[in-house]
Amino acid sequence: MRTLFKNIKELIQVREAGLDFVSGEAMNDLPTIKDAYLLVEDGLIKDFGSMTECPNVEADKVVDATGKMILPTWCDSHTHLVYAGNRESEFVDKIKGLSYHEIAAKGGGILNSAKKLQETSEDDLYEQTKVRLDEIIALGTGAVEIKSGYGLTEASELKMLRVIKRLKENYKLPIKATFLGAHAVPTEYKDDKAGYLNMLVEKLMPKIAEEGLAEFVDIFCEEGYFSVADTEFIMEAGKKHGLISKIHVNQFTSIGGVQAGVKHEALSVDHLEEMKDEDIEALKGSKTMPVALPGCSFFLSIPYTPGRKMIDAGLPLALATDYNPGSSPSGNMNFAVSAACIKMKLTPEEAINAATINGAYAMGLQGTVGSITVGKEANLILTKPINSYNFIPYSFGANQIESVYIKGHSIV
Ligand SMILES: N=CN[C@@H](CCC(=O)O)C(=O)O
Ligand SMILES: [Zn+2]
Repeated sequence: MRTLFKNIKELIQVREAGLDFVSGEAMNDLPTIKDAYLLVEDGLIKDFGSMTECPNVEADKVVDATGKMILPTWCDSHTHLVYAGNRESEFVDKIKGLSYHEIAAKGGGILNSAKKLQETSEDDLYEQTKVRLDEIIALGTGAVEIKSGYGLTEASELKMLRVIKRLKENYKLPIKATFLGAHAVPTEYKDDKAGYLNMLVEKLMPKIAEEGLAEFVDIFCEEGYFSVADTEFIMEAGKKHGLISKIHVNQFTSIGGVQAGVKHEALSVDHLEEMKDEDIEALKGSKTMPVALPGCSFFLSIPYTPGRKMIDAGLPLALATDYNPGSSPSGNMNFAVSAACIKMKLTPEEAINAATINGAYAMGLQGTVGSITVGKEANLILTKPINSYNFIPYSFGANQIESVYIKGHSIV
């Protein structure tokens, strides 16, 4: 199957193969081709260039993209897409003045979601998650990471990971699974956090590895949740089971988790709303991708990750949605890109790099998606007619997407 896109007003994020991610000043460079063509064959990007060099090939489908732009689909490297029900009532509590911690203390928060999820069947959970996955694909997401962490029992964590496995089998976009058993200490273990962590490591990790249920392991490193020592314990155990680390860290406090992540070669450190200078220093020259979650900052009214300062210090940055029922009930990457520009002072070029190539790296997918590169999957956003790509973040809350292609097939 061959599709030829012709007369593309601007083909965005064109790269040679082999680039893992961009950092510092290079984040402000977004290579494009104006008046371009793009040839897709059997789901992969086969060729692209200027319309003046458009080859005369037989195509099964020709798309005239006059006035429209094409860019790689968004790479959302941090979501909690599998959850049961929602937490609308906490939303109202929050409006009335209760903090994230106060809501958690009165039985809300992660434990509330865990209770709902434990009572939900795997089939029901799968159906609820499918709705959200379809929704984010329509919003331009073409690769996604999904975490467990609302199960908090052996059976329910496995249930979540099996839902992710079914999604991987039934969808064409790349999906990566993360084991986040250490998301909160469940009530049954409230006086025995070490016992809970041992259960995760001794009982669950071997099963997860055996069934191939996750690629990554994650932990909520935060005061009142898990310490830096707990984080190192989980990362070390994960490594023994072939799970690469990611960390929820520096959301409310900076306690040394970033340094631990770098030391253990975590693939990413995520949240980073509270960053000390030494946290920025620790990330310099490392292979660990810092990931900002502006939807969470917006929804909880907490500080935004100091993305401007981090990029100016030479770091890379990725953007993700953190789609979850408690702190970011939105999986809209277009909003994440807008908020990064408006609130974190990223340029549109930096924000688009953060949401594509750098997001792909934060999932280990830099060879598969995240740029217009020959051989990568043809996961593409075709915009509505727009004047410049700046209009995407500028027109926040609106949708500039006309079609989304996953492996060359039009989904929307
Ligand atoms: N911070 C920890 N975990 C989630 C929120 C979990 C929840 O409130 O349900 C996050 O990434 O924001
Ligand atoms: Zn999260």
